[in-house]
Amino acid sequence: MADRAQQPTEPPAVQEYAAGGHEYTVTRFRVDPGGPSANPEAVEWVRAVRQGFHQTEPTPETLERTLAWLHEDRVLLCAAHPREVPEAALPPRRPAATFASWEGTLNVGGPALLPARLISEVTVRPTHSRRGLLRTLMGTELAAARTAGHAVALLTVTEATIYGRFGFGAATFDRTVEVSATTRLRLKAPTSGTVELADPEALRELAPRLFRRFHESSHGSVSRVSYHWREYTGEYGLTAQEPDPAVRCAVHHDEHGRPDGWVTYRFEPTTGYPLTLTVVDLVGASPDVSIALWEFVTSLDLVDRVRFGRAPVEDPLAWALADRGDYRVTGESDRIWLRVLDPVAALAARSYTARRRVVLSVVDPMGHADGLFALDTTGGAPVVERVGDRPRTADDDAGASLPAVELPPGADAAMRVDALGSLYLGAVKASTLARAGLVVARDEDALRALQDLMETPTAPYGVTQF
Ligand SMILES: CC(=O)SCCNC(=O)CCNC(=O)[C@H](O)C(C)(C)COP(=O)(O)OP(=O)(O)OC[C@H]1O[C@@H](n2cnc3c(N)ncnc32)[C@H](O)[C@@H]1OP(=O)(O)O
Repeated sequence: MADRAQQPTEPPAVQEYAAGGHEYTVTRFRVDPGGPSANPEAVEWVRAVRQGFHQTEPTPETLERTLAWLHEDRVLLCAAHPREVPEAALPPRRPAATFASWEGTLNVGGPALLPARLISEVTVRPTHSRRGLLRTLMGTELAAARTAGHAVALLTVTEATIYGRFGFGAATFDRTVEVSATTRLRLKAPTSGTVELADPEALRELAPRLFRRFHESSHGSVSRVSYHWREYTGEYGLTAQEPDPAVRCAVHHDEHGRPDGWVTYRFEPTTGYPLTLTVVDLVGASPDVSIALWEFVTSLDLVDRVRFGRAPVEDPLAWALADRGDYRVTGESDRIWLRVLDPVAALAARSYTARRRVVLSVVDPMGHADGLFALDTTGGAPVVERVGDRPRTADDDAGASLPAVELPPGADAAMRVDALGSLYLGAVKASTLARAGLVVARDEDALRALQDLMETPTAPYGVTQF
């Protein structure tokens, strides 16, 4: 599976911004080689991010390692510096707002991985919040991503209430599960291949290559960055600022001895029962491999239960078990939030099993995805075109950041761009969004056509947290 060619993003390096009587200089930069001494601006940026997430000041090792991944993955950093600060305040070189973005890929269930702009490390210092700093940084960044040709932007959220107004909708979900390990996992069919304990350093080398196989075959998967391998193998945790020597690693090999998946895990310290093992990371090139890895972790002695916080919503493991009662779902959360920037490119990139034609009215207060779009799969391959502007509404004229959705003449269905983001990978049915008031359809037939089109063979699943 090939990545589509992509133009580099070139946003302005310096911008001035004024809000509520306060002035800021917004800078955009990348991290150079050479660590903290070569990157004083990035050091201040990292300190601001950690403060924004209520983490402790970075140690020299954390700074070194954070800058290393930001450099390696060519992360674009944004920082808003206050022009003037009162006496005893943090100095102007310390950003009052931070933002990071980089180029990744998303498996949209189409013939090629779709380039995507990934966004993270969004913080605004509490004493500078609600002045529009996030809106400024997000607006500039999304515009730059659209100009660079990205069809979608992705992020993970701390609070579900923030990002809808910027056009993001929850697009993938995963579950926290607990599997009983008091007896060896009883499966309806035997697994194949073997599992061997692995050297963490060797796994760090191997995992990116194996992950590629998972990424290319799992619709909903998002590319990872270099720090994931270090964190998930226990080498170093950036949040904890220390290695995790409790992490153990194992690799699955197919019947020809070729590696095709891995699990990393830690025994939770305990003074009593039940004895719990937590899976840190579990990735198989196919669902069979994942099930074999589950069989391995649940077969370990001195373990009563195994927990994992990023299991699929539609988990084949639950169905492969002889006793479904051994599998318990203890939580579900949204993972990836998706923002469609270019509906034509995004809708043309995925696959469709139904043969239908619908005209969608997309409401996007930021403009990027606004308009009427025809999606036609009646000839097989999807044909998508922008067929016109959407008539303006009272909410458009009022500049509402979450405008009401109205169905214009000629459209089969209408929605805001955040709802399109939730529909895009097939995580939710169009009828569910219609019942929630987020999709307005011309009639039942139009809603059914949209639902049939957007439905996917499996629920989207990724195992990347960023
Ligand atoms: C992708 C990630 O990195 S997720 C992590 C997000 N960061 C955090 O949670 C760290 C702690 N919080 C913060 O740093 C800040 O409060 C932020 C980043 C959430 C908001 O930054 P601000 O500069 O205050 O936001 P800004 O003033 O630009 O507000 C933009 C809009 O978002 C809304 N908004 C801002 N924060 C919140 C919130 N916590 N909940 C709901 N809405 C919010 C504002 O009301 C405003 O809405 P409007 O434009 O429709 O009127």
